[in-house]
Formats: sequence, structure tokens, C-alpha cells
Amino acid sequence: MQPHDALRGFARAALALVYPPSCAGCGGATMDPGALCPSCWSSLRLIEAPLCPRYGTPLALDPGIGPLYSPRAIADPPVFDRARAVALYDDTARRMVHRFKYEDRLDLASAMARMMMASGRELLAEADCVVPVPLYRWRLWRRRFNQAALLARPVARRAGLPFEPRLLARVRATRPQVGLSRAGRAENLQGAFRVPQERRAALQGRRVLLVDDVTTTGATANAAARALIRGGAIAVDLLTFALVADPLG
Ligand SMILES: O=P(O)(O)OC[C@H]1O[C@@H](O)[C@H](O)[C@@H]1O
Repeated sequence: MQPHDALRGFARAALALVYPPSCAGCGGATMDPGALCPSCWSSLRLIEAPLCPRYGTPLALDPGIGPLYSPRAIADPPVFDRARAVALYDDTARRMVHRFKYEDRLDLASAMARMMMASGRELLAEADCVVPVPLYRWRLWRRRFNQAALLARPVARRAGLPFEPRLLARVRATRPQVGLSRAGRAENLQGAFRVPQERRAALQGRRVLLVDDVTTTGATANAAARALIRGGAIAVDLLTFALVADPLG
């Protein structure tokens, strides 16, 4: 056994003392940290092909005639190239995100990131770097962590890609997206992100994988992707843990 394996084993055991393994969905007992109990696992609505190649939303059928875009991708194409998510944001996925983000269950990040790696395989294969959606400094101070960064870091590390949280900054405080209409969400995010002048050189010509916890309307990802492209990225893909299947009208 390598010394770092022993250290990792010790860290895992110490973590299990602080956070006894419990289901990431319902909180019931499980064997492994971050695992789901059989009932939550079977109710997690994993997103599987056929998918809209742009928004990553599940499609009802695959006619087998090449890529089929969702009506929304045709009528309202996003700024990012392709989005992928692990699960639809209902029941189990919502409970997981709430535990992680609002109940400080930061230990869930590793398991969630592992699932994101599987769903984002094709995006990771082409990405040059991984950038989390940043929080504005006051929000970061209040929450004490950026949930997107906690997911993006292990994704980048396991994929062997650079983790680049400083390539994108949130330069304006925005209202929480929850409770806003689709138009309100887009307006709320206008001008909220910028690539810092001193980081522009580092971004030129790179394909960015943007990471967040949830996509609802895509307004946050669009605003972030727009700023990254203005700042020099050649393209932006989006990877989130959950996707709201039927976002507000
Ligand atoms: O901008 P849309 O996709 O509507 O909403 C998703 C955002 O709203 C927040 O709660 C999430 O963390 C994410 O950043």
C-alpha cells in the first residue's frame, strides 16, 4: 500500500466519524458516504439518450436520422454549445442538491462529481479547462463555499484538466434566481460576469467546460458563457448535476 493510499483511507475513516454514511437523498443509513439508498437510487431520474445535443434535455424518441434538436434549441439556441446533466431536478436530485447546498453536506460533492463525469464524458474529452460558475463575493461570504467550485474541482482533477476558478468573475450582485420568471432570470444576470483583464491571455482559444449545480432556464450559464466568449474562449460547454426539465414559461 502506498503512503498516500493509507492517508486517504485514514481521511475517509475520519470523515465517516464526522458524517456517518447516510443516503444523499433521504438521509437513511447507507454503507458508503455519498451513496443513495435503493429507494432513492431507483427514483433518481437519470438523463439518458436520446438527448437534445444543445440543451441536453431528454427527447421522447430517436428517429435514427442523426442529431435531433429540441424545439427550444432551434427557437432559442443557447450561447453555450452543449449542456449535459446527470438527472432531472425532481424528488431525489432536488433533495441531494438541497442537502449539499443549503444543509452544508459538502461530503456529497465527490459522489455528485463522479456522476457528472459520466454524464459529461463527451464534453470533458474536448475541454481545455474547467471553470465553475462564480458567486458574488457577498453570497460566497454568507454561504462560505461555492457549490459549483466544489463540484468542478473534483471533476477537473479526475479528468486531468486544469481547474480555473479565476478565469471568470461575478462582478455584480444579483437576486437569487429562485422565484424569477424566465425573462426575469435573464435580465437578472445581465452584465453579472466578466473575465478579469489580467486573465484574458490565459483564456484565449480555450474550450471551457463551465460547471454549476443546477440548470433551470439556462440564464446563468448563458450569461457566464457570453462573458467567457467575449473574454477569448473559443467555445463553452455546460455540465451540471441537475436539469429542470420543464423550466418556467
Ligand atoms: O439561471 P437558471 O438556469 O435559470 O438557474 C440556475 C441557477 O440558479 C441557481 O439556483 C443555481 O445554482 C444556478 O446557478
